[in-house]
This record gives sequence, C-alpha cells and structure tokens, in this order.
Amino acid sequence: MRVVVALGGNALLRRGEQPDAQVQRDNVDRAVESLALIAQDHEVVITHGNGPQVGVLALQSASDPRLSTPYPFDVLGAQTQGMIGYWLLQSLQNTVPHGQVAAVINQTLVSAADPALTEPTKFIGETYDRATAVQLQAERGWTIRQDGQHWRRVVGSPKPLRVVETRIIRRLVEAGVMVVCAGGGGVPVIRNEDGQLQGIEAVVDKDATAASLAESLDADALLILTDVKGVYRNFGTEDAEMISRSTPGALRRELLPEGSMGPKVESAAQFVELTGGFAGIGTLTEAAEILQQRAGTTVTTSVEEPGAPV
Ligand SMILES: Nc1ncnc2c1ncn2[C@@H]1O[C@H](COP(=O)(O)OP(=O)(O)O)[C@@H](O)[C@H]1O
Ligand SMILES: NC(=O)OP(=O)(O)O
Repeated sequence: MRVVVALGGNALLRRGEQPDAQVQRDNVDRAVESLALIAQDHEVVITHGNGPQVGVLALQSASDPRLSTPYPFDVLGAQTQGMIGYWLLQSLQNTVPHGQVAAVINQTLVSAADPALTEPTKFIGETYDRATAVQLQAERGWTIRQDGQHWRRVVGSPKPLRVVETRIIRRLVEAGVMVVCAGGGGVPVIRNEDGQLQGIEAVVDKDATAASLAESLDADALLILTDVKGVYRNFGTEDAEMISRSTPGALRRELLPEGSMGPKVESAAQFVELTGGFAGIGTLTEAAEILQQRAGTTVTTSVEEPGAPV
C-alpha cells in the first residue's frame, strides 16, 4: 500500500510544552517508532505540521532588533521544514537502518485571491489566557481566536491547490524512498503575473495539503496523526465518545471546530470521496493500528462491519 501520513505540529510540540529542541526530538522519536512499523511493509510519505513551531520562529524574528522587517511566513515555513524535516530524517535513518529517506523542502501553490488569506483561521504559536492574548493583539497587531480552553494567534491559511514538486516526490516514492515533504502544508506560493513562483504570508493547513498530495500520488490511505485517540462526539465533555467508523458525509455533519479537528475531518472526507481509499484519524503512537483500522476514527465511503478490512 502507498500511505500518506500527516503528523500534527501540536503533537510534535504539545500544548504547554517548552519549545526546546530536545522536547520536540523526543516527540519525533515517539512518532517514528510508530511509523517504522508501517514503513516495513508499505510505501510511506510523511508530511508534518508546523503551527506551534512557526509561531516560535515568528516571535524570535519579530524580537530581533537587527531586522528592519521580521521574516515573512513563507520563509519561516521553510525554516520549519528544515528543522522538523531534519529531526524526522535522522530519526527515521536511525530507526529504519536499511531504509532510504529524503526530506524535501517544497512549496504548495495557492490562489492569491483565496478569501482565507484575509480571514485568518490557522492557529500558530503557543496558547495564552484571554487577557494575555488580547494584550498581544493590541501590542503586535495579531488576530487571536479561542482554541479550546485557551487563546492563540491565527493567520491566513489558503486552500492548497497542488504541491509544486509532486512529480519529484512521486519519482522518489517509486524508487523506494521514504519521503518527508510538504511540511507545514508546504511553503505557500502563488504564480505572479509574470508566471514566477512567489512566496506569500500564510500558513497552509498540512492536513489539507496531505489530502491533496495523497490524491495526486494515488495513495491508498491517508493517516492523520495528532494528540487525541480519534474524533470525538461531545469532545471535552463528560459524554465524550470516540467515533470509530464513519463516512465523509456523516463525519462532516458532526460540525467540528475550525482550525483544529475541522480541517482534519474535511481532509479525510475529501480524500475518501475523491479516491475511494480510506483515511484514519488518531494518535501519533498508534499509526500501525490505525492503518489496520483497529484504532482511531476510520473514514470510508460506506460504514461496514466493525473491523472489516476495506
Ligand atoms: N471533536 C473533537 N475530537 C477530537 N479532538 C478535538 C475535537 N474538537 C477539537 N479537538 C481538538 O483538536 C486537537 C487536534 O487538532 P490540532 O491541535 O490542530 O492538531 P495537530 O497540530 O496535531 O494537527 C486536539 O488536541 C483536540 O484538542
Ligand atoms: N501547518 C499546519 O497545519 O500545522 P499544524 O498541524 O501544527 O496545525
């Protein structure tokens, strides 16, 4: 099977954790332990998020007195691809010694006219209490939104149209290489009026890019791995109940929150609808079980008997 895996940025740096390199390396190692089990038997393409990490780098850049302008988000996105891509590359090479691995810096084409560029929904950086977030909004001109119990900065997140380097990624996969790519949803670029690629200020949703890439690469399965066991009905309440199996239509009707579980559900639903393949949403440490449809939330075109292979 060909499997595209999307690793959550919040799963690689969990809410409230220190953004130290070692903390994230340990989280990457945990994810890779789980991914290595899949890589033994399947072709694997790995994308990763960068929401928390790009926020850390944005703050660093904004507080550097030597810069006349902070680094724009396309540049920061590329930095996170380098950093997280390096951690994944090394961890995969150490864990799957005979595997060939490549980490690719790459771009995702978006539309300059996408209304999402001016209606920010993508959470980045750390979480704050409301008062602190409101203060940062005033001081730094941020847009902020509520994320669960906390508040966070949000930035524009246009729809990915296509991973620019799709053909190169396909050639690597066909050559048996495990490819780490489209980190942070890919560096967002537009084609300008001269036909040139040009970076823009945005952070693409990596689940949306992963679904688009999985479809372009003719993947059989899309795994969206994060820091929860699956998609819950009544999430965050005493009546919370995990949805084990669902269809695109039924899952969309759950109306999950924008900026966190909503984009995962939409990406899983789109991949399943477009390809007839299956998608799984669940925790980073259960990749193999999710692929076997024994853990997480499995999304298929129709709901079959529990545990039945698709
Ligand atoms: N219905 C739900 N079921 C499960 N998780 C949910 C739900 N609604 C919101 N969430 C939140 O979505 C988060 C995962 O989304 P996100 O933080 O964007 O993940 P990542 O950065 O790992 O891709 C979970 O940590 C959880 O707090
Ligand atoms: N770019 C992106 O989607 O990052 P997260 O997975 O961290 O939200």
